[in-house]
Amino acid sequence: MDFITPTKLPGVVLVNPPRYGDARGFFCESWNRKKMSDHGIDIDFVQDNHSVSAAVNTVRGLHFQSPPHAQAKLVRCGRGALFDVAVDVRKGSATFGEWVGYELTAENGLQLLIPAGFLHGFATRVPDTEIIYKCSDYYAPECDGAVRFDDPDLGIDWGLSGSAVLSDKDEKAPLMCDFDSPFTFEGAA
Ligand SMILES: Cc1cn([C@H]2C[C@H](O)[C@@H](COP(=O)(O)OP(=O)(O)O[C@H]3O[C@@H](C)C(=O)[C@@H](O)[C@H]3O)O2)c(=O)[nH]c1=O
Repeated sequence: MDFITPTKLPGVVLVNPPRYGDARGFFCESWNRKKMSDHGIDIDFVQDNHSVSAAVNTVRGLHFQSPPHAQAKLVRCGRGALFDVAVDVRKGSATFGEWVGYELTAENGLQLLIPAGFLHGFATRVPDTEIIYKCSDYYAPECDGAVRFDDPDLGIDWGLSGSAVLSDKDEKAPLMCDFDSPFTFEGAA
């Protein structure tokens, strides 16, 4: 797979950083700003997040931060395996409401780049899964928002093997039909 692979959602790309294996294991540059910039992706990441989900079928999402604290995210799996999802919610976008999802595992080392203007969420495939992601703006709880992960209008196939394990916040998240997206196609970073 190439270093950068576009998806059907413009701006959402899969990143496949090379791994150099030897007798000890492997080495990988999980983030190299210049290399990304050479591929036309120039993002000033300012915060790294790391969470662990104990149970399989834990779903975190679908989340966003509104402008002026919208976040692009570069997501990878540190341990275990997860299914990572991006949904275009930029009003006026030709792909508004469409989603992509990819299996990111500790083993495959793949990363998903999700620009501002997209919802983000993931489901864990195995217990004790770690996610690590870079964010282009700081946490701003007043701008924090969510949409139901199982919204029928989105129709995301999460591939769950049982009931989703959710936070209280995600249980109460609104449906797309009640969600007034703060993002526009032109305004999205
Ligand atoms: C996201 C975040 C949360 N927190 C705190 C708030 C709360 O007490 C605790 C847990 O927060 P949450 O329940 O929002 O965590 P979580 O459900 O893991 O939220 C995350 O989900 C994924 C899908 C994303 O894309 C992230 O941007 C973020 O929304 O951590 C921070 O201090 N900084 C942060 O950047």
